[in-house]
Amino acid sequence: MRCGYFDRHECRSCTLMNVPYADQVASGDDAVRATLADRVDSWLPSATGPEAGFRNKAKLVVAGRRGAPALGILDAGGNGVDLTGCGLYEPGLAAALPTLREFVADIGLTPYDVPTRNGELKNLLVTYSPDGELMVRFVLRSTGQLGKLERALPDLQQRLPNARVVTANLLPGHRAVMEGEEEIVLTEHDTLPMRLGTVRLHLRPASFFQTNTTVAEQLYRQAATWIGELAPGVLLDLFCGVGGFGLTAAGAGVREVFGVEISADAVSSARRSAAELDSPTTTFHYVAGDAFHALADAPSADVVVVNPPRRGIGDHLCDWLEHAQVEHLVYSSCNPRSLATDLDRMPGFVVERARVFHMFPQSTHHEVLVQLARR
Ligand SMILES: C[S@@+](CC[C@H](N)C(=O)[O-])C[C@H]1O[C@@H](n2cnc3c(N)ncnc32)[C@H](O)[C@@H]1O
Repeated sequence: MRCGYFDRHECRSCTLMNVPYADQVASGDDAVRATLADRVDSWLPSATGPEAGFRNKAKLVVAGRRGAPALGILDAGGNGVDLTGCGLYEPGLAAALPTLREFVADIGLTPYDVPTRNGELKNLLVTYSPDGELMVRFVLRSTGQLGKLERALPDLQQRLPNARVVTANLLPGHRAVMEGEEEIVLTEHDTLPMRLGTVRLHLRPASFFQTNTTVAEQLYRQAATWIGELAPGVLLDLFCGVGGFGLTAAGAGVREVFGVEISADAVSSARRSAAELDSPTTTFHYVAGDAFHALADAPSADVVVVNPPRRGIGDHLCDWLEHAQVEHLVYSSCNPRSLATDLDRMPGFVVERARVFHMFPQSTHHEVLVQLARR
């Protein structure tokens, strides 16, 4: 893939830009296998997707000036670099970005200026669903221009009729994060349904969602196949987010899914998606809480699936799994290093098979799914 922003040194985020995709896949597979050497013997062929146009979410810093915003990143000098033409975005998402930039300019939202700490609009976070709908989140410094945004909502919906969810997120102060805690939903709908295979995952504004819809679908399907072969009665889905693993596995004959997730919003999404799923033989229980502490209330499970943040599941949870009556574990990791450390903390389990998912083309990041069984 070629990228003008990369070639002009305006954005160097994609560290593997200009490397042929087949070489990226081969070197990524080698790197993951080397990190997990001595722990995994059996690798399935890796899962791939498109090398461009795969990202379902744009996280754009807003810079420039009132009437002439730039949506993208800040350069070393703190100036805005407009990246609305980034080739990683899904085509429907890419198509919406110039319209959003025009909207911001026309209604006169003032971009936040980092050096002087003036202005209101800090970031734009936009998610695109497989059904072609959008969630658009305006990250504001304060409520100073919220009224302006509220009044312009019909105009935005006319320009982008597929904008199903529009919100204002408040990020006061000067912090190196993309969003704040408070979310004000401006539209009738507050969830963006993400249809993946047999499930519709109701995404709420602040919830995590896998970056690459095409590869995420393959990931959930693979996990469901492995889980289905084990024919478990009870599946424990830890770090379940909006429920992708457990809900997909329901189709593979699981009787009961027990999900744990720290975000209460994600849990209410998972409950809603479960209620909509036509799966009369499976019951679902989703609990908001820390996976490390909620285990006390969890039923004993035949299979546990974990999909933690980059830091992995850590000492405490590895120790619990090592000593619980769990026979099978499915671990989905976006960080092979922390996965390797966690595997070493559970010597009672052996990895039966593994598969790399190329979720993040043009980068050296990869998702890995491993299936473990008690020795
Ligand atoms: C990599 S995401 C996976 C989410 C989900 N499995 C999916 O496929 O979309 C990790 C999830 O762990 C949640 N999380 C982070 N720390 C947690 C904790 N201590 N206990 C429970 N969930 C946590 C995050 O909110 C996030 O939804």
